[in-house]
Amino acid sequence: MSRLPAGAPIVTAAQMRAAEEAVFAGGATPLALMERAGVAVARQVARLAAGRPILVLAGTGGNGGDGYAAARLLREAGCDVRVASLGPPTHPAAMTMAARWTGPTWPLASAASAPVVVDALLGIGAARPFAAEPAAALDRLLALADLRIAVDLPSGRDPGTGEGGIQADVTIALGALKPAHVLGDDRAGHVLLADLSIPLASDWSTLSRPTLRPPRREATKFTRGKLVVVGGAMAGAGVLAASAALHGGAGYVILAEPERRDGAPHALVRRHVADASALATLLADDGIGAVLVGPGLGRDEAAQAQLAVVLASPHDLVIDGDALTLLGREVGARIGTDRRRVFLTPHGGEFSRMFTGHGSKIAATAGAAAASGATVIHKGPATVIADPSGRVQVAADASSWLASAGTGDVLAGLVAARLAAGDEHPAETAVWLHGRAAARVGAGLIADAMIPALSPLLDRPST
Ligand SMILES: NC(=O)C1=CN([C@@H]2O[C@H](COP(=O)(O)OP(=O)(O)OC[C@H]3O[C@@H](n4cnc5c(N)ncnc54)[C@H](OP(=O)(O)O)[C@@H]3O)[C@@H](O)[C@H]2O)[C@H](O)CC1
Ligand SMILES: [K+]
Repeated sequence: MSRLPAGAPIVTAAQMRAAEEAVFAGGATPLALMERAGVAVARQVARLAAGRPILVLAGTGGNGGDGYAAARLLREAGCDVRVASLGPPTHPAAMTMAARWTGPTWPLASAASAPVVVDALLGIGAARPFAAEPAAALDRLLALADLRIAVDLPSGRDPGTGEGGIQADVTIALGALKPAHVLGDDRAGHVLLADLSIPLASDWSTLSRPTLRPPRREATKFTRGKLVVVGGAMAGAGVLAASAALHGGAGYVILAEPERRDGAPHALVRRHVADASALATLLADDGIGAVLVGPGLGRDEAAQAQLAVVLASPHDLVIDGDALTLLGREVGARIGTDRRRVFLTPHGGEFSRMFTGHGSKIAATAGAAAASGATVIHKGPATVIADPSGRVQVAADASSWLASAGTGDVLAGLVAARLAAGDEHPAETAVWLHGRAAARVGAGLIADAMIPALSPLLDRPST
């Protein structure tokens, strides 16, 4: 997945169509908007083709219209362009664009391929799978291409969920990103966003770059964020989370553990908490800014008792790992968001143990946040952050090397650190830091290596 623009709106196909209607109501014609799309596509294709012959596959709707417009503009610019047509256009503006295209045109089934293939068959209007004949022709034409550029969406990809579609190397998203550009597998390839000057409003966007400030001059280690990490049977998970919290900006991190343990980092304050009542005593402290429970907690009776104590405390919470599984479908009823902020950090499996999600990962996560009253950080190749107000941010360009043990503990520690430190958007900042740290570590990362990569990011937030 490519590096997507930060804070870019993500809209559904229905929102995109509504935004286009508003542009038409303001006086622009569908043909003028299609020409804008054609200009944007032609510009990118010319740059990427770098002189190689181009075959534009044109469908019958608006997506095909964009293809005919781009083909004409590329030909006018001196490129070697042919069109392979799925059939006569049915979309009015596409009919005009097809009539304006005067270059060579073949039926899809008999067209020869080219080094650069531009897929303008289907965009947000994909209604059903391709019939056998066009599907076979498409496979043949794409297999012979060196570069496959999809217009708006890889044809056949569900705009809402990112399922299916042809394999593209580059996708030019028109006007706005749709869920299919940030969700699903890698079939969209490198995503470029073409601005068509269509005003858009959406509660959903790509992850924004956070605002990071150094501690205030008068800060103390306690006011900078006092955090309790409730450790459990798996000692390493708690240490990773607590270390990430320290390097992620918390001033004072206590690791509460069921056994006496020591070791690095020495800045960590270790407390032996033999049982749930000892944990209750530790948590009876107004100065605590946040509590993290879950990493390495285990799922036995002792873990249940620890979790119950954490939930009974008045503190803001980050709930991760085993604690999410222990909560299961009871999550909304048990976390008590009327008196504090709660952040849940499930991966896909943990999410489905808590919530019966509907629709795309974005819609399902937004629904889970609304239902539980918590901010839900639904991890994966695309990490979806949804808060109970309906606001959603998606981080879709993190390193695939993050699929590695312990990276979730690091993220949970970061969310908790930012929450304890009073960050207005702890989830967004944490996910951003996590992604950037992974990028700095690079190939073959292990979770431990992310920890020292965090602190420099606090100093230079723009890197
Ligand atoms: N977003 C913007 O600002 C702009 C987008 N533009 C482009 O327009 C498309 C959307 O156009 P639309 O006509 O609504 O939809 P599509 O072109 O994606 O697809 C609809 C046509 O495709 C036919 N269809 C659907 N499924 C199949 C299939 N499996 N096999 C063959 N044909 C299929 C459908 O035919 P029907 O028989 O179902 O009626 C339609 O003819 C958007 O994605 C952008 O690329 C505008 O150019 C302006 C700006
Ligand atoms: K397409």
